[in-house]
Amino acid sequence: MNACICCCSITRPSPLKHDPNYPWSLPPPPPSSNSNPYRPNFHLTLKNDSNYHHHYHHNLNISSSSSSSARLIARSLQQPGLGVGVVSTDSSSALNSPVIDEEVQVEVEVEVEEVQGPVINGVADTKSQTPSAAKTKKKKEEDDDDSFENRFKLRNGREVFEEKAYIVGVERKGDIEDSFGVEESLKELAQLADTAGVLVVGSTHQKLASPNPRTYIGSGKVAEIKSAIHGLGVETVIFDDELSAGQLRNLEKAFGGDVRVCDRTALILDIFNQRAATHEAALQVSLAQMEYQLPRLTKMWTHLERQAGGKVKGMGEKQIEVDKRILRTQIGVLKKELESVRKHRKQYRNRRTSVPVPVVSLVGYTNAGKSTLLNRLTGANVLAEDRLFATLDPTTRRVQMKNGKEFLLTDTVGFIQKLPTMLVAAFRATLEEIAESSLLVHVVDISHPLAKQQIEAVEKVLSELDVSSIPKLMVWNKVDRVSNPQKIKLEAEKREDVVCISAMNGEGLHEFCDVVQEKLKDSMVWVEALIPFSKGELLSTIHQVGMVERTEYKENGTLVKAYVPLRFARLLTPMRQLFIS
Ligand SMILES: Nc1nc2c(ncn2[C@@H]2O[C@H](COP(=O)(O)OP(=O)(O)OP(=O)(O)O)[C@@H](O)[C@H]2O)c(=O)[nH]1
Ligand SMILES: [Mg+2]
Repeated sequence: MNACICCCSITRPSPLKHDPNYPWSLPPPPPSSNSNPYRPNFHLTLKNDSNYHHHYHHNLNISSSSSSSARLIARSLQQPGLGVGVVSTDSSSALNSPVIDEEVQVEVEVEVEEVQGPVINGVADTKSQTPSAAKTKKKKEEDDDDSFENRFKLRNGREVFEEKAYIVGVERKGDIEDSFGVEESLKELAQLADTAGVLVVGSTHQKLASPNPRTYIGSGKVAEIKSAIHGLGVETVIFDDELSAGQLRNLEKAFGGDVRVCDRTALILDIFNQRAATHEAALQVSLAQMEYQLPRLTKMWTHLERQAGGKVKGMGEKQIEVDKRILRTQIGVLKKELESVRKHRKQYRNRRTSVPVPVVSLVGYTNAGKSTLLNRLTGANVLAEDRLFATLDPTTRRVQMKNGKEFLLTDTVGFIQKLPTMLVAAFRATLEEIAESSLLVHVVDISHPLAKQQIEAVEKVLSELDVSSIPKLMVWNKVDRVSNPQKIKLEAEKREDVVCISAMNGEGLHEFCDVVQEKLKDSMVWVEALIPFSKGELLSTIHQVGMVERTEYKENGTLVKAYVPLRFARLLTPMRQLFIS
């Protein structure tokens, strides 16, 4: 049976499962919880051998006492897709019945048999052994167990099993669009794998005129990978491009055994799934996962046909249709729920923007240093780390400058090349918030060898977001890391709208704030207004959010000449009229 195609741990119960423990609406976070409130406390690792089952129970014992959850997850491990299994009406009722699943029974056997002797493929080895052979075997097992134990790593405060992965890329002949190049793209894939908690032990790539419709890569390459992965003890093969359901299935069949195949999209979705920290992000990721899964819903019911000895031919086909319908309904429910969450956020945003402080949004490639910059300027405590996709949710903080001016700074989710379309769609609403900002700051990791390509990838996503009318400023971050900072700074000076900074050591941040102020002025309007003395608070707001050029005290009030945000200018309209008349 096909195991879950994605690597790593299952971190959140799927909303697809009709489990009373995990109702549709994810519960609100407990007030004092500092871990992800939308995740159950247990987490699992995926593998089909007996060791896994052993650790699987071990993990569950640590943090979950719910045997029904265990069974639920055991079942979900059997589903193809991202650990987000579809439970049909039949199987959901099976979950509630006392009958233990086939898979769980195996695990129980393993646990019992482990006390008596070694277990091979879940069946107790009853052959008699000489004492020395038994000793050697025991020693080997202890070693294996040791190395197995070593592969449990702490990630984001959670223990996950570090699977061994092999990564595969394809370079298209004559492909000029893919400016990243296959080797660089594979390097990034390895980084993504690392973020997801997977250990990359080897990689390969192939130049192709067009992908093979059956296996994506050529048959010779399939054979080469097969022998490499079996030698390395690889559990997962990750492809750098999105694969079809058929390709995934054919490749798994070709590699044989327990090897799972997944693609870049599944990996990115898995990272997002691990990192979603708010209700909205969790919903967005679930939606993207379901949309990824929908066209890949195949084969999972063929085992029923096998069990029935082929008597009910076509049963699998019917079930797929049922599952697809359930999945579509669930996608609809999820979309509605997201809509209501967004409505709330919008109301909150409207309240916030009633104070006309200009909003500056940080955008850029993942790992460019956006959160580090936000933290540095605002004293916020947003997670910033050398991993891809550290931030999924927008965070807004107030930046107060020494001259008394202030603006709001928003950190956003990072971009990446080959960003899965369903993720762009799912995060569109979050990103659309940036459409309401007065300035976009494009943060670039200038120390990255592919900085130019990353800039292009970001500009491509931005062009899809309809933000062309918003003024932009580019910052070249991490200048402390480049080999020739002087050269970079000279190059930046030659160009308009580029500021060199180091969010890490603070270099260039004063200049950055000054340029932000200047840029914000461009989006403001010029007003001359007489503010009555009774409206002192209005005067201080003008100083706070606008650029005051002149003030004069008159008989009836203070005459102010300033640039102010458009929305604020509207508020001043009566006073402007007063002055003009
Ligand atoms: N040397 C150096 N490292 C930096 C600088 N700015 C950020 N970093 C490091 O770069 C890594 C990524 O920083 P983040 O702030 O998390 O990047 P991000 O753009 O928010 O990334 P995502 O949230 O994944 O999109 C972290 O390890 C930072 O410490 C800098 O100016 N110099
Ligand atoms: Mg970040």
